[in-house]
Amino acid sequence: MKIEKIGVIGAGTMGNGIAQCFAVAGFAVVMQDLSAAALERGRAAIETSLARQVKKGALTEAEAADALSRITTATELTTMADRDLVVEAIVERLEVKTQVLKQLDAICGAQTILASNTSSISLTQIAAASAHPGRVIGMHFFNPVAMMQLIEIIRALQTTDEVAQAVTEVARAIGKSPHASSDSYGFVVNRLLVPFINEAINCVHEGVATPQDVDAMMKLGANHPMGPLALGDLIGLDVVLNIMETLCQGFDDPKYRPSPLLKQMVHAGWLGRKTGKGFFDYP
Ligand SMILES: CC(=O)CC(=O)SCCNC(=O)CCNC(=O)[C@H](O)C(C)(C)COP(=O)(O)OP(=O)(O)OC[C@H]1O[C@@H](n2cnc3c(N)ncnc32)[C@H](O)[C@@H]1OP(=O)(O)O
Ligand SMILES: NC(=O)c1ccc[n+]([C@@H]2O[C@H](COP(=O)([O-])OP(=O)(O)OC[C@H]3O[C@@H](n4cnc5c(N)ncnc54)[C@H](O)[C@@H]3O)[C@@H](O)[C@H]2O)c1
Repeated sequence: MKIEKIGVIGAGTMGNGIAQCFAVAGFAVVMQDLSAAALERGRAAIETSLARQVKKGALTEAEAADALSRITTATELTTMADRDLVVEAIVERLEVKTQVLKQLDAICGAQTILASNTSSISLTQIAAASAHPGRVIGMHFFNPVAMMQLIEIIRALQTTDEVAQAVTEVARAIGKSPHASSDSYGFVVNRLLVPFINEAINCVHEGVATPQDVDAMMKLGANHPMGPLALGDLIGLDVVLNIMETLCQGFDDPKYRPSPLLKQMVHAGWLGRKTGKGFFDYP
């Protein structure tokens, strides 16, 4: 399967990083979101990240400028009609993802691969909403996309071998390391990592230690690059909550119950870096 033209749905925390990653690797990318403001924020985040890569010597100024010129933005979903691969990175809710998938079914040719960057939702359930479920697959990037090597490749029961092979090859073509996970809620990394973050939030909720101390102890005591609460803020506490809810309902197991403090912070709109406030402040 020829993959040259890329579409990315959602220009948020992950969507803009995914668009940047494909553009740096030489692909033409259309990044779509619901509003011009969201697209402007996405483009600004890409410019900041590219500048950090130039400063670090990972890219030249010219390579960064070329990458930026390969990204076009749009609010119309119809811009996905001629894409070979569309990666969806919108809100972690099944009903919203399947609604967009149905729209893409009508817009894109039957050859277009529809990949979801879902953190936890069953790909078989997502694919079931498509008229062509064989072309649906999970392509799970990690945050920040520019720095994280892994892409979890998750086949739905319906995904064809051809599609799985094409997506694995394109993951390598953009300099990432693809690893397969079966279609189990949260796949591998999030099934392990996100309950850890949730338990760190329970520690704060129960007064075991302050957010600063919890993070300092995990960095000093376990050599983690950043503490679980700062990581929750980076991911977005709404996404952390969505993942815990998927694990709890999916496995029907109370051990995945979201922390009451996590729910409160999401209700308060304290989602972390993307809202300037989470467990820490981001001026
Ligand atoms: C939720 C899901 O579904 C799945 C997920 O993504 S789970 C989350 C997975 N991600 C993680 O676990 C991240 C863990 N944290 C880390 O690996 C590191 O803390 C980090 C890479 C995020 C940052 O690195 P750091 O050394 O801690 O600090 P930091 O100083 O910010 O970055 C060091 C260098 O990396 C580079 N860098 C970091 N973030 C970058 C970005 N977004 N773009 C480009 N370069 C970046 C920069 O060169 C930076 O140097 P400058 O600050 O001088 O620009
Ligand atoms: N945040 C992370 O660390 C992370 C890591 C890996 C995977 N994911 C997954 O990626 C997806 C996106 O997460 P995020 O953190 O980037 O979220 P985000 O809230 O930062 O961004 C979501 C973007 O999607 C846009 N959007 C919402 N509905 C849309 C629609 N119908 N059409 C087009 N755009 C729409 C929003 O305007 C927003 O800009 C989720 O499924 C999440 O679970 C997140």
